Amino acid sequence: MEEATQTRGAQQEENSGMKRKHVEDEEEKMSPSKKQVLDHGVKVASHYNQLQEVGRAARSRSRIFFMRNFNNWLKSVLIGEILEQVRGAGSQQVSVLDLGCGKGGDLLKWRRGGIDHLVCADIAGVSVEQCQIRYDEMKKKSHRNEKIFTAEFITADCSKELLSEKLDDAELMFDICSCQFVYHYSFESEQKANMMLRNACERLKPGGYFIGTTPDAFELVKRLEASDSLSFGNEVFKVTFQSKGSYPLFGCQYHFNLEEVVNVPEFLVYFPLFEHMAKQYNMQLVLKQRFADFFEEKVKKENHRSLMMKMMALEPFPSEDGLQASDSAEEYCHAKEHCDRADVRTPLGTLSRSEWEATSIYLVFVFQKMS
Ligand SMILES: C[S@@+](CC[C@H](N)C(=O)[O-])C[C@H]1O[C@@H](n2cnc3c(N)ncnc32)[C@H](O)[C@@H]1O
Repeated sequence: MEEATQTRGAQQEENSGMKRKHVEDEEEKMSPSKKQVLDHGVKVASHYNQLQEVGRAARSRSRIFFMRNFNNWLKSVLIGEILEQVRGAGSQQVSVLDLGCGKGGDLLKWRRGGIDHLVCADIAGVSVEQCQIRYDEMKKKSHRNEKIFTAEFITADCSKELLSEKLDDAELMFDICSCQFVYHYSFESEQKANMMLRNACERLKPGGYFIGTTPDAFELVKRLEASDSLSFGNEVFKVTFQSKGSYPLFGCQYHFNLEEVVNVPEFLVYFPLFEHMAKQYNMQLVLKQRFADFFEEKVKKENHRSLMMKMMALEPFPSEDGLQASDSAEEYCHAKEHCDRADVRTPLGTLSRSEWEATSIYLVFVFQKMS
């Protein structure tokens, strides 16, 4: 059985290699004009397809280790709270669409949330395959009394293709669509942003939620305007625009580089426009909150705090100076004369200034479908 899974895994890896080659060959064959038309979707897909899956040990040595954990904590809190709402409204069988699922970084969150069915969709075929392998392994390793959700996996450019046509069950409706760190890729054009939004919302049940995380365009532009060049950032991330002063509603491209993880073109999402567009799908904005404010609010709750400790979402203060976890970040900085850590002022721990500068460009959004 194990051997069969391994063989399947190896075959999938081989297939992934073939697919990657295929994408590269396709790109190679194109004339320059066609290449331009064949847009960023190809770039984005091949970038994420080529990202290596690294083990826990390598991740823990990364300069953005705590930031990644912090982002995961934030997604866990968001997903957990929305699932509570869905259950509170009486939903028995919970179905979720993970739009831009990547390699399945949120699978465990859905397992913890006890959902019934998950549809994972992403433009990057290799990521979708890895996501499926992760899911199969999770299922295989689970306790036989635990009922793990069923799942289906779709490789598709969700800003161009209609997902509902690819579902196993043509009638399936979702309680939640979760779109984590993805929606901004679609703001390349109105058509794409609309298709992504349609995929997110059209199969939501009345009362269902569209949740996500995306960079805050106001914050990006503020930092760009404050910079004396076309870019800003630090040793862990860099954002580079092509010009400044004027920002088109669609196709306002910048290049985003986040150490080891992202190195692709992205697009500004002008939030009032996003909110306006969502109305055509009967979606009402329930929450739009910068990461910093979301964190400040959620960390007040004991269960979120203990999850934060478990997920190592902040770097603990060292105890050798007699400092306890309950001491403030300022005290820590004062004692260590190491003041690049004063930004996240929490008794639980801290993030480096560089990581905080990177994570604080994002916001959380929640829309709800009106009946
Ligand atoms: C930063 S990753 C986030 C992955 C995952 N949601 C998470 O939070 O870990 C962005 C993902 O969006 C996917 N993506 C970008 N454009 C897409 C599109 N047009 N259709 C589907 N997926 C897309 C990428 O392939 C990548 O997996």
